[in-house]
Parts: sequence; structure tokens; C-alpha cells
Amino acid sequence: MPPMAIEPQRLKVAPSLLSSDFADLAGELRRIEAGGADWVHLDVMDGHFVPNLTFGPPVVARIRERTRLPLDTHLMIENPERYIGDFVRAGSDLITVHAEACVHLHRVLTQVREAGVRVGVALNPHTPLSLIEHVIDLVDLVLLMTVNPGFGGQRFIPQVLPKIAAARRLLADRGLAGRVELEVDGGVAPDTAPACVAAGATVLVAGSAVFGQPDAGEAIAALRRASAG
Ligand SMILES: O=C(CO)[C@H](O)[C@H](O)COP(=O)(O)O
Repeated sequence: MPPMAIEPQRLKVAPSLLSSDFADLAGELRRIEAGGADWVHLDVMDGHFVPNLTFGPPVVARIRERTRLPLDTHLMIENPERYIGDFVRAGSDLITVHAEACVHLHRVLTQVREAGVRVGVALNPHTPLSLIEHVIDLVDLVLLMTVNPGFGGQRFIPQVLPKIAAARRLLADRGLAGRVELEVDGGVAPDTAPACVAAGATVLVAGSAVFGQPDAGEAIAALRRASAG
């Protein structure tokens, strides 16, 4: 499979499987693929970095067999450096680690890139953007959490909006706007997505706003329509 395209000029929707029917992942993947999803967002949780558990590399490998969509793997785990190889072998196209979970963030980001996949860095809602100021030129994607990570279906935190705008400015100042995606995750729905996009987001992660709807294609289209104006 060719390397995942990074195109910050085009708005992308990445449904989060966290809100899908885990007993029918193949069916859920068909539903979002037919519905026009750009990427699949995979929330990996360890019960330490976040207070929830989800799935690991074996499940990601089976997901890889069932979809051609790029796999956007979001590691909400401590010591992510131990598992990068496993998630690459499982078929992830992009691996995002949390800055808060990495003592040696530069080393971990470099490890992901050298493993041959795209690399992202994530920040929790309260974490200042300055934490990634000196590594931003190493990444393909910045993920700003708009809920406290751990669960789907939470309320969007509007206080993150100025951080999205600041991240957009930082990318522009560094000449990275054309090659680094700015992803938002948590409580993203047709009523909250427009402010994220206006602030500079280029990738919308949406769990309940897609899988909680009877028609996933219409839900994805509603996110795009709302954000277009
Ligand atoms: O990372 C996450 C939670 O930690 C999920 O991706 C996110 O919360 C998506 O769910 P929803 O759109 O329902 O908020």
C-alpha cells in the first residue's frame, strides 16, 4: 500500500471506532468506507495513561485486513516506545503518541518515523502547545484533544479553540502548513466542527457523531457540510 497521503489543504473525516459495534468491526468498516470516510481513527488505551482499556496490535492487524482506509492509530498509552514496532507490523499508517506520555519525546517521534510510517503528536486539553514547539518540525500531524481522553461521547471543551488557532499560526510561522495535518478529537459533531475548522483544523475525528447515527455516510456528509460554511 502507498504511504498515507498528508494533504492539509483538504478537510478529512476520521471516524473513531471507539463508538462502533466491536462485535461487528468488519461491518462498521464497510459502513464508513462506503460513507466516504477518509481515515479510520483507532483509539488504543491502556488503563494507565487513560482510565479505559480498548484493544492492541492483534485487533489492528485484523482491521487492516478488512479495510483499505488509512489507519490513524492514536496511542493513549504509557511507554509507547515499547509498542511502536507492533503497531507498525499490524498495519498502522500513522502513529500518534501523547507528548505527556513520553519522557524522551524527540526520541519516540524519531523512532516512529524511522519505522517507516507517518508520525503524530497529541496534547491533552490542558497541555500547552509550547510542549511540542521544539519537535513540531518532526511530525506529520498534531492532534489536539478537545475532551479529556478515555471515553467517547463526552462534551466538547471550547477552551481548546484558541490552542487550535495557535497551532495553526505556529505551523504557518514554521512553514509547515502545507505538510502537517492539524487533527481535533473529542465531542466533534456538526455543531462543534465548524469552529474547529475555522480555527485551522484539517482532520475531524468523530466517534459518536458518526457511529451513533443510523446513516454513517449522511453523518460524515453532515460534518463536511457544517464545516464548509
Ligand atoms: O480519543 C478519544 C477518546 O479519548 C475518541 O477518539 C473521541 O472521544 C471520539 O469520540 P466522540 O467523537 O464520541 O467524542
